[in-house]
Amino acid sequence: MFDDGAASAVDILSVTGLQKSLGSRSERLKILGGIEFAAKPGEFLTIVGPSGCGKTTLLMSLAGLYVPDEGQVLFQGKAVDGPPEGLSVVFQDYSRSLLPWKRNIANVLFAMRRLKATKEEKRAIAMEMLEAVGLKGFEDRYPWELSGGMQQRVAIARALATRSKLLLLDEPLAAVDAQTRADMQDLLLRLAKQFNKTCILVTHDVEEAVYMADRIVVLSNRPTHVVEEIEVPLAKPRDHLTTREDPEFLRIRHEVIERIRSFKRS
Ligand SMILES: Nc1ncnc2c1ncn2[C@@H]1O[C@H](COP(=O)(O)OP(=O)(O)OP(=O)(O)O)[C@@H](O)[C@H]1O
Repeated sequence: MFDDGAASAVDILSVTGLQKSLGSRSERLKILGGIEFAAKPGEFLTIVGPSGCGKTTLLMSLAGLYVPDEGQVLFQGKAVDGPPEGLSVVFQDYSRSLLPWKRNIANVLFAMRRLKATKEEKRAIAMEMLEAVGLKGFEDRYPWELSGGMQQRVAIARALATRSKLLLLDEPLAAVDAQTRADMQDLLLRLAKQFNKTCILVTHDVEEAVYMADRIVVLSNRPTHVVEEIEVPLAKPRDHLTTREDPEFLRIRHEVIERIRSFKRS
């Protein structure tokens, strides 16, 4: 599968001609209209687009949770035809993705059940990941005993613990308050670097998209396609004061907002 061009040998994920319609047989709605993009190992991509354009549908298709009508997704050189190993999804709604009857460590361990390691090794990894997200001491609590931001950190620890190379993040910070959100943006960037993860983050928030990204993928209205890919050459680590005041940050933010606005008018 690695011999179809140099690009796929270096891309951890590549998407070509991806089309997807949803709805009933009599009322099919074309959502994805031929998506093309790729992600390199270690890259942090953000995906933005007009409301309802199909961002979640795209992420679900990348995760192998939707079967494409046309085109394909290659993950580590292999066509995705179901949820692949080595890829994890973090959803917006942490309260529905964590199992409330399991303690936090058990939630993390549950996601690791397919890993080839001893019980002790798995427990050590789970503890390391909970510590990495700042939840040392909370491993034996239940998710519902934690704040929203803390619950989402359990979900992130769980995604990290599976040793996935690629994290798909669907608006993971949309439900947390503004201060927690800023802290968690920094946490995600730090973890992505520390554990060498490739990340694809869907967000409604253009400032978040610019702050987090190495590259921004801008989608059009439905049926959606990629209209622009914008490199974000801002220095790392990013900082909520200096990065957000950087003229380059403001220029890119302006460009993305203008792009998305143009779709609202069309
Ligand atoms: N299972 C489904 N059946 C029919 N239509 C669907 C289904 N799921 C989503 N849609 C429609 O497809 C479109 C794209 O939905 P999707 O959630 O992928 O967009 P989005 O860009 O993530 O939305 P938002 O900006 O609100 O987060 C929407 O108009 C939605 O109503």
